[in-house]
Formats: sequence, C-alpha cells, structure tokens
Amino acid sequence: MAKVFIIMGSKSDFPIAQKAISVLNKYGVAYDIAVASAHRTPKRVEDLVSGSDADVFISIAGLSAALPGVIASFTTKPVIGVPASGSLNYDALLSIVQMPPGIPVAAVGMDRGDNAATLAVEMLALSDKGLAEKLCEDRKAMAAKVEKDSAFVVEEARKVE
Ligand SMILES: Nc1c(C(=O)O)ncn1[C@@H]1O[C@H](COP(=O)(O)O)[C@@H](O)[C@H]1O
Repeated sequence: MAKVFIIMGSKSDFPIAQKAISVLNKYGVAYDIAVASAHRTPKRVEDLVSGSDADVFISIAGLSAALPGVIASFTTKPVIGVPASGSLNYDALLSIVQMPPGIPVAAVGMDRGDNAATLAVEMLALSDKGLAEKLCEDRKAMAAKVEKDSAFVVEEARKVE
C-alpha cells in the first residue's frame, strides 16, 4: 500500500520526482507516481486523488502550478507542493504558496523534491516509531558531518598564507 503519492504536472518534472523517490527509497516508504495536470487533464487529477489511499501527496508543478492546490481541493490529507523552476523566477513558488484559507499546501523550495519527501517521511513518522528513529539517526549523522567539515576548514584555514 503506497504511503505517498507523487503527482507531477508533466513528464518534464521527472528529474525533481527522482530526488523525492531517492529519499523515499532510503526510508523504505512505498509510493505511487503519476503524471496528471490540473490544466490539461483535470478529471484525471480528481480520479487519481479520489482513488488513492496514500497518506501524503507530493505534487510537482512549474509555471502557473495549479496542480498542488487542486489536489488539495480533492483531499484532506497533507499536500506538499514542489515548485519547478520555470521561465519566470518565482511563478510556481508563489502559485503554490498562495492558497486560499482552508485549503493549505505545504510548499518546499524550488525543485526540492528531496525536501518534499523528507517532510512526507516526517509526517508519516508521527505514527511510525521506526521511521521516527531513523530520522533521528540521520539528523545525528548530519550533525556529525557538520562538525567534521568544520574541523576540516579550521585545519585548511591554518594553511592559508
Ligand atoms: N503546472 C502545471 C500543470 C498544472 O498545474 O496543472 N500542468 C502542467 N504544469 C507544468 O507545466 C510545465 C511545463 O510542462 P511541459 O514540459 O509538459 O510543457 C511543467 O513544469 C508542469 O509541471
């Protein structure tokens, strides 16, 4: 049973989806994936969302990026929107972030499929102790790497004349 459903507006968004898949695979979280567009195939979006039992939706969209908000209109499950970098600078980001009250979408940064997946895992970890523990371990590993990197730059700085 898929826990996360990744829906992207176009096949051209797939590289961003791959970043999300990589994180979900790392945590062993099952996912479904599909291309559907609120602009081009609105009925397909409704059918996919209504027919899904996923706990969290990740929606990737560029340009006017209606898709995450439209997905949110068909479900009360959390929807995480990933703005795809497009022809204008912040068009997709602003579309995703500016939802009307009552139908929120959690926006992550431009092209940040990885963060969308990590946020989805954090949501699932609220009711999954194993996932919560794995997230804690990874935070500790991240902190250890920062300390190691810091020691490295201190050492390298000493060598600068
Ligand atoms: N934002 C949306 C929606 C939507 O929101 O329904 N449908 C497609 N798109 C976006 O259009 C961009 C260009 O799509 P094409 O590459 O297919 O022309 C993609 O980033 C897609 O997410």
